[in-house]
Amino acid sequence: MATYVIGDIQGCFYQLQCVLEKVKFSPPEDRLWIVGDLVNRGPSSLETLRYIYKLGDSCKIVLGNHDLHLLAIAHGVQSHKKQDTLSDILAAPDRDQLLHWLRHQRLVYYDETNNVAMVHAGIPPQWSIKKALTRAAEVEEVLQGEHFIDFLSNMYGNQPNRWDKNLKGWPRLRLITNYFTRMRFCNCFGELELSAKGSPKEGPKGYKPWYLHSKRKAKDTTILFGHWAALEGKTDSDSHNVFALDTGCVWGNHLTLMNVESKKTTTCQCKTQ
Ligand SMILES: Nc1ncnc2c1ncn2[C@@H]1O[C@H](COP(=O)(O)OP(=O)(O)OP(=O)(O)OP(=O)(O)OC[C@H]2O[C@@H](n3cnc4c(N)ncnc43)[C@H](O)[C@@H]2O)[C@@H](O)[C@H]1O
Repeated sequence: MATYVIGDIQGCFYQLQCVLEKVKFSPPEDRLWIVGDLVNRGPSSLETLRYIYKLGDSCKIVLGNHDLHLLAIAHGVQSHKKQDTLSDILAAPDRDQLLHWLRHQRLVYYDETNNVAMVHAGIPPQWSIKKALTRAAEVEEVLQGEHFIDFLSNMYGNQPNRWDKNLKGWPRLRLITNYFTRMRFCNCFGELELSAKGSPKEGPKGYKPWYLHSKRKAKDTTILFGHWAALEGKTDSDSHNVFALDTGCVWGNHLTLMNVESKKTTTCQCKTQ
């Protein structure tokens, strides 16, 4: 039995199948973890979502910003953007089943046996894994509850950008969501800078990639994350327990899968079909 983790698929179903064939992925013996952004921008979001849904207990996923965006569009609180490729899901006969399942997924997954956490964007430097799981659960509870459409309509925006434990209501849930699904750069207090999307070298003054802050580095949990295509899968540091898995498949680069136990990576270099 092997456990594999895969970077942002974003509807690149052909490459997903290619990389799984390369490692002879065989559920239910093998497990697949996915760092979020299952859908959008790529050509085959519906096939991707259906395939992952059918994997059932063989698969663990965390939600990414594009997955939340799909939920927001599907429930009428956001409009389709020019680059979105979500129409096939929205028109599918099984859309309600797929979207219900998606809405019940986590923001952070933690495998206690191996001390490995998976999150789409990152975990802010000031939070332990225990605290991150508690905060993620606050959002998950609302997303899975009867007021989830109110949550989706209040989720968008870049403020507040700094944690304060006294934050309440939608601003609190918005910031937690932004940490786990959109963060790239922050300062040592966990203050977010959400506009920069390039490489760490091009980062805004006073901010660093979230995983390079000393408070984060001092923690020993392995963290698997996606979201940041410009990293090209490299964290360029001594942060040996942090693995960047988004290698920009949807931007014409490749899809990366990693064996969680051996850390061996396998890629699909095929171009988007
Ligand atoms: N709370 C909330 N508030 C606001 N919005 C929310 C939200 N929750 C969900 N959303 C939604 O989030 C979605 C994304 O927003 P955007 O922020 O518009 O999307 P994006 O730039 O494409 O970011 P993405 O997440 O795809 O990141 P990536 O690193 O792949 O790509 C980033 C950039 O890197 C570039 N890039 C890719 N590979 C690169 C490389 N090797 N080198 C340099 N740059 C590269 C790409 O060209 C691209 O421009 C929107 O649909 C929005 O609605």
